[in-house]
Amino acid sequence: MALRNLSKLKIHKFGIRQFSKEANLVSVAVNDKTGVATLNLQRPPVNSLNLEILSEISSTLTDLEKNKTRGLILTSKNEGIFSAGLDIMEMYKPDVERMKKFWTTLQDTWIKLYSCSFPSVALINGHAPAGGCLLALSCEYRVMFKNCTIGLNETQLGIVAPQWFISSMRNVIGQRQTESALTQGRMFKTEEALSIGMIDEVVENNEEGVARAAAFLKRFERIPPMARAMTKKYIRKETIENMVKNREEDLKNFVTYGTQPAVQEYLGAYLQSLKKKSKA
Ligand SMILES: CC/C=C\C/C=C\C/C=C\C/C=C/C(=O)SCCNC(=O)CCNC(=O)[C@H](O)C(C)(C)COP(=O)(O)OP(=O)(O)OC[C@H]1O[C@@H](n2cnc3c(N)ncnc32)[C@H](O)[C@@H]1OP(=O)(O)O
Repeated sequence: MALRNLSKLKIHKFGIRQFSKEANLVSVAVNDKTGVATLNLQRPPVNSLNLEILSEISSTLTDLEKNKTRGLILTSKNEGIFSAGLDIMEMYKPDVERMKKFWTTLQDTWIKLYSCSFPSVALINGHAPAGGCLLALSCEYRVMFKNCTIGLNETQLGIVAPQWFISSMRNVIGQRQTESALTQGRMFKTEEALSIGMIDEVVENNEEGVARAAAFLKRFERIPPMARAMTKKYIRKETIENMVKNREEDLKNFVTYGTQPAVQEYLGAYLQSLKKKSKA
């Protein structure tokens, strides 16, 4: 595995353009043999998704697409936490201009990940609430560590998961399970997530996780990439088009609803409860 600076390095090997990238909040390592890129989230302490990390994920996905990566493993450098979801500080007492940029960048990131032409696996090596779960659901396959939790818990925070969050889950576990999970804001333990098909495999450790993720990506070795990518595009088309068509309205809703005093109160109380927990 090579960890290099994308802007400095672009080489051809085994007929695949190889590249990798070092940055602050994400890092990318490309396996020279397979052309598979591993994108690590590395924003301590909990990989919460603020504007800056989302910008880096988004630009990395653009680079991977340009460089014709053969597959993506999305994971966390911080074992124990895949991602704590959206950074609540981006929504609590927000600066509205930044809040808009934050949401637009989240939309861009989701569009790129959900529609990427290469196969994608989330190696969920820790908890994955809300926005963390969204990233995992956007991949094509999910491998998860034991003793972790995953789910869209928005209603527990007094907020509402947007339509495209909901569709991302519905497309994986179906309407009935999604309705039940989201109205409760339910977080699923690993084994529960496996039983409803939210994840595909359970692993003991990182080594096994990487091996299982690689095994999934290997399934496409002999499938012509163009045929694969077009098929994925057709299958995901409606979900993506719905989001793109409504993205202005979605942004407006986020700002209008998110700045309401009652929502701010919920978010403030939730933040306090997180902080109390970490001090206990
Ligand atoms: C505004 C809404 C308006 C409109 C609606 C329209 C659209 C919907 C909008 C948004 C959808 C929202 C999506 C989201 O992703 S919201 C975020 C949901 N995330 C969570 O609920 C996770 C909360 N965190 C946890 O459960 C735990 O932290 C976790 C299990 C991830 C890790 O536990 P651990 O014990 O290891 O760490 P902690 O001690 O809890 O945390 C350390 C530190 O980090 C802070 N923290 C945790 N999560 C977040 C977060 N998501 N954002 C910001 N900060 C976070 C935590 O407070 C601790 O801080 P400190 O005490 O200062 O050390």
